[in-house]
Amino acid sequence: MISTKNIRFSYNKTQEFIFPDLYCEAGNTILITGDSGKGKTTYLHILAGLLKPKTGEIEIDKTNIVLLSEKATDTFRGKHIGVVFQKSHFIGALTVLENLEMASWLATGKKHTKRAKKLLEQLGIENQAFKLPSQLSIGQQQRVSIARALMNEPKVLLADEPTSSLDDKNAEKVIELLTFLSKEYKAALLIVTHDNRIKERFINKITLI
Ligand SMILES: Nc1ncnc2c1ncn2[C@@H]1O[C@H](COP(=O)(O)OP(=O)(O)OP(=O)(O)O)[C@@H](O)[C@H]1O
Repeated sequence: MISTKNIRFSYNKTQEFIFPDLYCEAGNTILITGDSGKGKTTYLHILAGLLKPKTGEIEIDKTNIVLLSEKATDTFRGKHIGVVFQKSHFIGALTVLENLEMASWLATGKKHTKRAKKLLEQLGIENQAFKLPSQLSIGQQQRVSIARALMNEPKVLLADEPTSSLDDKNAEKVIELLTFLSKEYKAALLIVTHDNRIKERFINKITLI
């Protein structure tokens, strides 16, 4: 579960963002839409604890992450928040499987190889496990990003434009996988998008204006 109240943020003195409050239960999905430059990615980074808002609360399973120190926020994110970024950032010298194990090892000190293999299987890319990320197609890399975001069974899964570089078939598949897996792993799913192909599929939407 994630809920926010009264979030305000600014990069500088000339522009202030006032973000709408949101509430998303485990297993549910909310789309965050809005025209380019309205602050969608900024909002997602605030929800991930990567940017600190000027005011407001972000409650994730009874913790207001705004009040945490930088170090405590990093630890909290590692354990409870999964992020699928617009561009995948993998460790290039490690295989797909090792990248997943690393995500878990950094957060918990354990590799959780079984979980990594299960996720790759659920995402239909188990045969890519021993390749380097750079040897995968963009669509396959996007799936590895989803697997990595779910490795620590997060309470919240945040996805920034997860379909923007995908063709119709892959976009459809990625959205199906995100919603299916967020339900299975009982994560609240927030998707930032301006992709019209997926806007119609969801009832719960927040539009930044
Ligand atoms: N690091 C930064 N420093 C200063 N301004 C920034 C920074 N990052 C983003 N901005 C500005 O904040 C505004 C919102 O950017 P953001 O990327 O959150 O929008 P967006 O809605 O995600 O846009 P898009 O749909 O084009 O990705 C933009 O005007 C952008 O120039």
